[in-house]
Amino acid sequence: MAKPSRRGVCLVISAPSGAGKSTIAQALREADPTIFTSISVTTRAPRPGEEEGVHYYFRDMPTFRRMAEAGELLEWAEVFGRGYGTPRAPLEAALAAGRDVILDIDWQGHRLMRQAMADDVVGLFVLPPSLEELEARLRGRKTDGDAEIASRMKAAMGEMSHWPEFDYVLVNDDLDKAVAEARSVLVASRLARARRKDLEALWPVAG
Ligand SMILES: Nc1nc2c(ncn2[C@@H]2O[C@H](COP(=O)(O)OP(=O)(O)O)[C@@H](O)[C@H]2O)c(=O)[nH]1
Ligand SMILES: Nc1ncnc2c1ncn2[C@@H]1O[C@H](COP(=O)(O)OP(=O)(O)O)[C@@H](O)[C@H]1O
Repeated sequence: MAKPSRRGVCLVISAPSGAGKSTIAQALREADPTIFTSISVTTRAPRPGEEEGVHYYFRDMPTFRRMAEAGELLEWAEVFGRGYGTPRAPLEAALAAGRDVILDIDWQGHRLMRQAMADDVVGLFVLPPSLEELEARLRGRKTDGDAEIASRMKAAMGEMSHWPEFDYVLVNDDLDKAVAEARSVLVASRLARARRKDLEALWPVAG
């Protein structure tokens, strides 16, 4: 296969549960099907409608631990008492093939990804317009019971306090605007000078 002209961008999107990161990521992928979605491994149970290998790879804790110990996960973290991790091989292959990758992971995963692949990672944090709206979205999604929603709301302030660690931050009030902003982040990241090594062979570079 011909060498791609540039390496892909690894866009890490984090947000408190319910702020809309999966919805935004989905809209970016629909607009550009060449984007590769990293599918995480989790020890949590599938929600109704979630499919193995589409939303997550659902594994039991011993299997998850074995994968982490074998180095098959680029990063992994415990969120809401469950294991979540990013499979290494598909993500590395996609970036090397010049495909941009979107990761929907938490702030701990963002930190670890920065350590693992500093040159590739761009961090985008999604804030909700208010705590009331965050709770309304969690309820409106109808995927979690009262106890699960309470646990996510309790974790939300802690999760949100990490927004300054990210390169870009947006408030997901109007969804179309938020998607347009996230798309701008991806496009700007693709064009960033540091990522255009391919142009050095074509155009002069001042010494
Ligand atoms: N570090 C890390 N976090 C993940 C990964 N996959 C999902 N998460 C995070 O785990 C949290 C819970 O995800 P999920 O159970 O799907 O709930 P949701 O965010 O409410 O849809 C979210 O903050 C995700 O971003 C992963 O591979 N690594
Ligand atoms: N800008 C928005 N305005 C209103 N509802 C939204 C907006 N963005 C997302 N939602 C809805 O809020 C709920 C939570 O969004 P989701 O993408 O699942 O959040 P996350 O992946 O961050 O947990 C979903 O029902 C989604 O349709």
